[in-house]
Amino acid sequence: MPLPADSIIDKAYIAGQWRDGPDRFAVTNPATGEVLAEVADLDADAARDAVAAADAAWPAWRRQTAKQRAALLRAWFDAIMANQEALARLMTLEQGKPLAESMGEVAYGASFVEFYAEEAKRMAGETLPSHGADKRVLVFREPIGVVAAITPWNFPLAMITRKCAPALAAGCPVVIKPAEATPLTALALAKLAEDVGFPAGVLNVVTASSPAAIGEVLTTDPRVRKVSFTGSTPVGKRLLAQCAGTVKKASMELGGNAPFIVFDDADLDAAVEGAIASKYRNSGQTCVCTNRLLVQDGVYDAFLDKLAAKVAQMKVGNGLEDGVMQGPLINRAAVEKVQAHIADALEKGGRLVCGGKPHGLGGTFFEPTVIADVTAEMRVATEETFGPLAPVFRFDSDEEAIAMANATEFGLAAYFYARDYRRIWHVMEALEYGMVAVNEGILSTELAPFGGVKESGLGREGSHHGLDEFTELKYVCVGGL
Ligand SMILES: NC(=O)C1=CN([C@@H]2O[C@H](COP(=O)(O)OP(=O)(O)OC[C@H]3O[C@@H](n4cnc5c(N)ncnc54)[C@H](O)[C@@H]3O)[C@@H](O)[C@H]2O)C=CC1
Ligand SMILES: O=C(O)[C@H](O)CS(=O)(=O)O
Repeated sequence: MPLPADSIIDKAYIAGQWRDGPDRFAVTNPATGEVLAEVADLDADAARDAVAAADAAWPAWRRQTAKQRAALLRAWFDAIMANQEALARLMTLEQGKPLAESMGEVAYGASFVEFYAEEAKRMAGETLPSHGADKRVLVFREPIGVVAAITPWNFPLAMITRKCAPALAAGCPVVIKPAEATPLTALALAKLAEDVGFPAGVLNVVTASSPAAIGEVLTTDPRVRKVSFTGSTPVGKRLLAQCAGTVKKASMELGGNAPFIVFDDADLDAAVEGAIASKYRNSGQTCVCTNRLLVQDGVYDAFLDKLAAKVAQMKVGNGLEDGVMQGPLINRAAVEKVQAHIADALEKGGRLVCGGKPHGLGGTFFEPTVIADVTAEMRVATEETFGPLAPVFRFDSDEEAIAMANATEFGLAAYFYARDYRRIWHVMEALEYGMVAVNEGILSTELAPFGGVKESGLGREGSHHGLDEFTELKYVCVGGL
């Protein structure tokens, strides 16, 4: 089932109906500033309608067998992959990332649908040894209920499927609130779900220009049993507080401050390749992007020279153009944050190695930047840049590197390059992060539990752990036997 020719759908999707709102809001192409569409701008009443539709659909959806839910998820996966190019083009138009990255994200996002189509059939309960000869202990794993998924603009498709696929597999209906900057991909996903036959109300998309009113409904309506959020830590804390009133189960995928440690026994060429992949993917706009590079004294200059040479070659431009490796940042605020971090670092003694200013293309294009001689007094040491800036710190001992890496309230992803196996085991165990990559720059896969510790979040997405986030255990004691 092909998407509409331009793949642009501008209405919200509630109870199996495409719905307009009292107003509309513009979705623009960050590379050109052109308006791509005017999308339905829904309010709190519409959000309550979506919750009601999901709640009404839940009994029948949970009664579907695991194989029936698995078959629909598999069909959704097939439809997504059959429309990979159309979805990728739409994603590049509304988010800006290079087309090759968008193609990769569609496949990555679809992999969660494929994986949980399989996991749906493995949602098992158990019997446990009983506490009496006349008793039996049964444990049922049951769907938690209506799920609200609030997702960010930087991965407009994968952050939706990474939440909705396990929720749907477990037997939960979902209400999705996509980012106002990137609703078009979410609506295209809903169209494909409708096309393959998901029942009305099982999957709903509420589009809105001002998220707070929608979020208030999704975090306080008692019919919503689970909130799954991906976005900034400040917003996550606000949503978590709002969930407290009805004791909702919550998953939080929040901000990061990833260290990328290069030890003196590292393969420097591999480390540079990994640093480029980890730092500049999506123009530095991912939560697992390297935020700080920590390089041991003995290899500092050699690594810096190799890194700068590669960064200087990166082509900046419209993501639809061949060979572009860096698209525009999402908005002016993102550009201003990168500029503020650069200015602060240079004022405090940092040394500009390459880039350092908005790109000559104008708009929100920015030069991929490397700054050397960075120190702990600079904002980049403690704040997430979320842009194409690589600040390079130096360190002397392994213990100093570990202390620097852990000196943050965040704990999402960490990376390091080394070859001595004793050093690898020691560092891997000492880093306080939910995810650690050793001699790798990209760690994301549907097969592993993705998530953070400390103020980077709660819960995990991906792997069999991701299904648990959308289930509850019911203990049944059968007596009098
Ligand atoms: N840990 C992870 O997997 C990820 C974390 N992030 C973090 O998010 C930030 C950048 O992404 P943004 O989209 O700008 O984050 P954001 O937190 O501003 O927005 C994320 C989503 O929350 C919604 N939102 C904002 N305020 C809300 C409210 N009061 N009630 C309900 N919904 C609300 C937005 O509309 C959007 O859909 C960075 O800090 C980044 O590290 C982004 C993506 C993934
Ligand atoms: O939102 C993000 O930054 C993603 O979680 C990163 S990844 O999963 O695509 O690596």
